[in-house]
Amino acid sequence: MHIAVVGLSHKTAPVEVREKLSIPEPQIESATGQLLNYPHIEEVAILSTCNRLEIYIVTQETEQGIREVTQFLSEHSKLLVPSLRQHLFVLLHQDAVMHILRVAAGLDSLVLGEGQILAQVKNTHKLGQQYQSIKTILNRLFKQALTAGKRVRSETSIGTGAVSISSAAVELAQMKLDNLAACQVAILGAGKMSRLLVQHLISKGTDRICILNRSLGRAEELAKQFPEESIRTCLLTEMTAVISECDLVFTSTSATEPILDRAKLEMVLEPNRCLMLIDISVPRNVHANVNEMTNVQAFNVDDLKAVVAQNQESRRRMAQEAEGLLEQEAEAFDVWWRSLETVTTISCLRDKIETIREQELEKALSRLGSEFAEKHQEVIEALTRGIVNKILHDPMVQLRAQQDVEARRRCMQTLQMLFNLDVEELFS
Ligand SMILES: NC(=O)c1ccc[n+]([C@@H]2O[C@H](COP(=O)([O-])OP(=O)(O)OC[C@H]3O[C@@H](n4cnc5c(N)ncnc54)[C@H](OP(=O)(O)O)[C@@H]3O)[C@@H](O)[C@H]2O)c1
Repeated sequence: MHIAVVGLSHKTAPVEVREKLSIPEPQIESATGQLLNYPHIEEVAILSTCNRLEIYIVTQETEQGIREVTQFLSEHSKLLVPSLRQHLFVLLHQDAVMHILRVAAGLDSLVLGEGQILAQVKNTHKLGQQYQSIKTILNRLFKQALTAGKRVRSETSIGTGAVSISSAAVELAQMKLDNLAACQVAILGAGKMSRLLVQHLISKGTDRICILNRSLGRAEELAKQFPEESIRTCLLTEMTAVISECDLVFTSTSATEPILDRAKLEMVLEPNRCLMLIDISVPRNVHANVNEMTNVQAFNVDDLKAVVAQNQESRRRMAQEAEGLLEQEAEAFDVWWRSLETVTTISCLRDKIETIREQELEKALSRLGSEFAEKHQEVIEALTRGIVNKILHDPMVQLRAQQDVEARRRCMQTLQMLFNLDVEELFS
């Protein structure tokens, strides 16, 4: 068995491509079902966030498994394999293991060390279990990744500073505008990222905020979390009227199509009114045609790289602290993985000995005849089981405890040869 990951991220693909590949949560069940229908995919987990889409698989045949995932991605995104391939990365076994540990730790994030990714990895694990696409190997891998992510945040300084895409978006606004605190701001969406936007805007002194959402209740709930501020709330349908009075608009909804475009803005914007749009959604909420408007400055998640580059050096130093810890977690996974190698040999040996025991017992009992009491039969049965278990105990323990990979392989080969075992290899 092999682990592989095929994916793309903010490092390999622009937002225009990432949004085509994004798999919203309601589609995860059917996507995992489709992937498991391919002949070489044994286990699968899909991690889909604004910055990445990664498909982790367990496969007997790496090359075929990767080809099947690529095929799936091409069908899902309607991009032809050659144009898709230039954005994809493929990592195998140890590299795939180290990658998910780094992702969970926030070390592969656009905003290094951001906290949301750990919850997203946890959700991938939960959905994989719920849809039974994650079995023994990916279950263990994702547990190890979650442990790594938690340890990095509690044992190193990488998690300090409450950084997120939302905080970077607010930093960008501050960099680009003369006086952020005085701006009239609208936030489209009232979910997790919008809450962080409100929090960071308030910390910058902004007090003219309006939250707009598809359902008013959620916008009101969010506003209530900041009782010191007088935050307005509106329905998304009132968007154009609200925007006409704004200097800055953040968009962070899970809509899969743009909700704001040139035509809508032209209807409400006065000719000389300047507007800044910062869209942190993937798929994007703001249509690219707004860039054709001279009085509108529009940014998306990829534009946050400029802000992030500023504090990247200090965070990179912090990340080095975390790498050592991730090595330990990768090592722990490797020890577990190696121990799996012995499973097939051990169960094959047990099966063979158990068959011999049952056959010999049956012969002996039939010779003893029917007058031999049931109670005596039970004693003999227990005696044979006891002897088999005691004989097998030491070799099993020794085999599992052997840390040296080559020495363990030699032991398994010797066992297979001496007992003439027909082992179907789990690993190759
Ligand atoms: N979570 C992250 O770490 C993260 C990081 C960077 C960027 N993002 C991106 O930011 C966006 C929001 O993420 P989130 O984590 O804040 O999501 P969330 O907590 O699930 O909230 C989703 C928001 O989107 C609204 N919404 C959903 N479907 C909609 C539709 N068809 N039209 C209009 N509004 C709709 C919801 O409105 P209702 O309340 O009415 O359902 C809710 O306000 C996503 O595009 C995501 O990719 C997320």
